[in-house]
This record gives sequence, C-alpha cells and structure tokens, in this order.
Amino acid sequence: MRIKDVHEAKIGVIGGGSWGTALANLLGTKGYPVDFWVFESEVKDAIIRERENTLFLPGIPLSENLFPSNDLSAVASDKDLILIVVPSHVMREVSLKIADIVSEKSVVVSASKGIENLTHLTMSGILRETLNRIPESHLAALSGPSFAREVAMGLPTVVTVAAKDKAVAAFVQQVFATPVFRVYTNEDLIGVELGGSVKNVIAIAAGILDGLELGLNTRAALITRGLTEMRRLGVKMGANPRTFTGTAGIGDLVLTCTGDLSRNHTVGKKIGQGMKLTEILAEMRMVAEGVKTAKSVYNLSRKLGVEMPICHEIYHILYENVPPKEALHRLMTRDLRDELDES
Ligand SMILES: NC(=O)C1=CN([C@@H]2O[C@H](COP(=O)(O)OP(=O)(O)OC[C@H]3O[C@@H](n4cnc5c(N)ncnc54)[C@H](O)[C@@H]3O)[C@@H](O)[C@H]2O)C=CC1
Ligand SMILES: O=C(CO)COP(=O)(O)O
Repeated sequence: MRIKDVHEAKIGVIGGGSWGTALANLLGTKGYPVDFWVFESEVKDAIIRERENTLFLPGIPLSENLFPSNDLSAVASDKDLILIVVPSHVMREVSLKIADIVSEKSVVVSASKGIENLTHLTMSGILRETLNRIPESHLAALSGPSFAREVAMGLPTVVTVAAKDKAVAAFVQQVFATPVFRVYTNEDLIGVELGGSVKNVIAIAAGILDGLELGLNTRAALITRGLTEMRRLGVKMGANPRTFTGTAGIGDLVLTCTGDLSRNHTVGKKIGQGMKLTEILAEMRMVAEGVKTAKSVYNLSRKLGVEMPICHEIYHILYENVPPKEALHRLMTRDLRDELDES
C-alpha cells in the first residue's frame, strides 16, 4: 500500500466513550483535525459547548481540534485512518453502517476489546467481514495497558498496534505516538486482540478475589494462571506465544487485575461483595467487556478443546449463579499437576 504522509493523515474516530474520547483528544492535541462520531447527541452538545465529554470522561478539557458529530457517514468518509472504539457488542452494527462509505484507501484501527458471542470473532474479524471493500491488510488493533483517564491526563503509557502488514502498523504507530504515549508494533493481530479480550475476564476474577478479601497471594496466582489460559487459547488460534509477555498480554492483565480504575475489576469486586450481576450492570453506563467475553471464551475454548478453568468458573459465576467461593474451591482442588504441562 502507499501510505500517506503521517502528518497529513485525515482522521475519523468512531465512538465517544471514555477510550474513544481519550484517543481522539490525544490525536487532536497532537495537531490532527479529528472528525469524531459520538452516539449520544448530549455528548456532542457537551463537547461543542464545554469542550468536555461530561458523560464518559468528565473533568478532562478537550482539544479544539475535535469536531464531534452524530453523522456516522460524514465521519467515516474520505479518511486515511479510521479509529473504531465502540463496545464490542455493537461493532458489527456500527461497522456495517459505514461499509459502503469507507474509502478503500482507509486504514481501520480497532481499539475495542472483546470477542463476539455468536461468531467468536475478534474485532478485526468482524471488520474483515463487514468492511469488505478494504483489504484485510488495512486492519489494525490498538491494545495494551491504558486506562482512558490516565491517557487523557497525559500520564506515560505504552501500547501496541498490531497489523498483519508491517507498513500499516508502522503508519498507525507514527500517527499515535507522542513523548508520553509510546507505541510498539506487532504483526500478531490475533494474539494482541485475544490478550486484550481474555484479560477482561481475568480482571473480573481479580475483582471477585478483592471483594472476598482473599489477599495478595491469590491475586498473584490468578494473574499467573490467567496468563497461562490466555496463552493456551492464543496458541491454539495461531498467535505468537511471545505476544502474551508483551503490553497487550501480561501488561494489560496486570493493569486491570490490580487497578481500581478497571470497570471489569469493579464488576468482579461487587460480585465478590455479594451483589447480583443484573443489579451491577443496571447501574453502569459504561461497558465491562469481560461479562460478554466470558461467554465467548467459555464456548470458544470448549469448541477448540482448550483448558481454561478460571475463565470457565467466571462463566459459571456470571451466567449460572455459582457462588464465587464454590468456584474458587473447585479451582484450588483440581487434579495436581506439573506447572509446565501445557496439554
Ligand atoms: N475506557 C478504557 O479505559 C478503555 C476501553 N477500551 C475498550 O474500548 C471500547 C469502548 O469502551 P469505552 O470507550 O470505555 O466506552 P464507555 O464504557 O466509556 O462508554 C460506553 C460507550 O458505548 C457507546 N454506546 C452505547 N450504545 C451504543 C450503540 N448502540 N451504538 C454505538 N455506541 C454505543 C456510548 O456512546 C459510549 O461511547 C471497549 O471495547 C473497551 O474495552 C480499551 C482500552 C481502555
Ligand atoms: O482495557 C482497559 C485498560 O487497558 C480498561 O479496562 P476496563 O475496561 O476494565 O476498565
């Protein structure tokens, strides 16, 4: 592909939640004019009037270079780079709406994390199906340990951009990188996306442990064995095992298993404290991707014959009302085995 000069790139951002807003603002602050699609008219109005996303990222002043709009077609048309950051369960619906509008020259980057329930596709898999006018080599994923609020505050952050085409990954890297936002590239698209998706399920588990006040040994064990499960699934699906020791694997897993800013961790903590999932979700406007991803991972791993006992117990807790302590007891009393046995 012929990559346009990075500095002249025309950019559209689709998704005005906390992460879409933080990334759009990063690009706007860097000097790019950013056409910015937001779902709610109230978010558009707040950004125009107050230069603030009062709903999803309150307290962060936003760049004058952000041009918010509720017109999806206008934001998606004639762009060199389109960043999609909508919750994973609406990725198909939203991307289908732009399928006939996206220019075939566009590079499309997903910063969303999840696995679709019905198809078990990652976000780039959905985009490959819906945006069939653009070549698969133009698809990329941005992932890694990155709480939106910290990025928006300019705190140093390191992420990875994955694309099968090295030149595409390098282009996206150049567009996003700043002195406080360091971007690595990786050709392992599926590995990077699986890391960002499975960590959300393990983050719910970490929250549950915190809600039950089970201490730090348990959390360290969870992160370690959670990483093993993530890698097993990844390797079965063709990922490079080394990806899981990178920012989009262990990096994001550690962040969300230890950080109070994680919505997935928060959901888990409330479950550990005895709240029902339906009550927790009813009071949340933001998305906790791990809830839906737990179902995809459960079904996908069973289909592929990949052993993922922690993820399976999280599924049982979320969808079959298994008490967390019973699930934990089952995990702790599984057959004893060799740590390096990957079978
Ligand atoms: N917030 C964060 O720190 C990070 C989030 N992500 C990922 O980014 C993705 C988006 O999450 P956030 O920006 O955090 O969202 P959010 O949880 O802050 O807000 C929810 C978003 O969903 C949108 N929405 C709700 N219904 C919709 C519909 N029918 N069609 C289109 N949009 C709709 C809302 O407008 C809002 O933008 C998720 O996959 C998340 O895992 C990834 C890294 C960091
Ligand atoms: O993915 C994230 C940070 O990298 C955000 O995690 P939560 O969705 O759990 O808040």
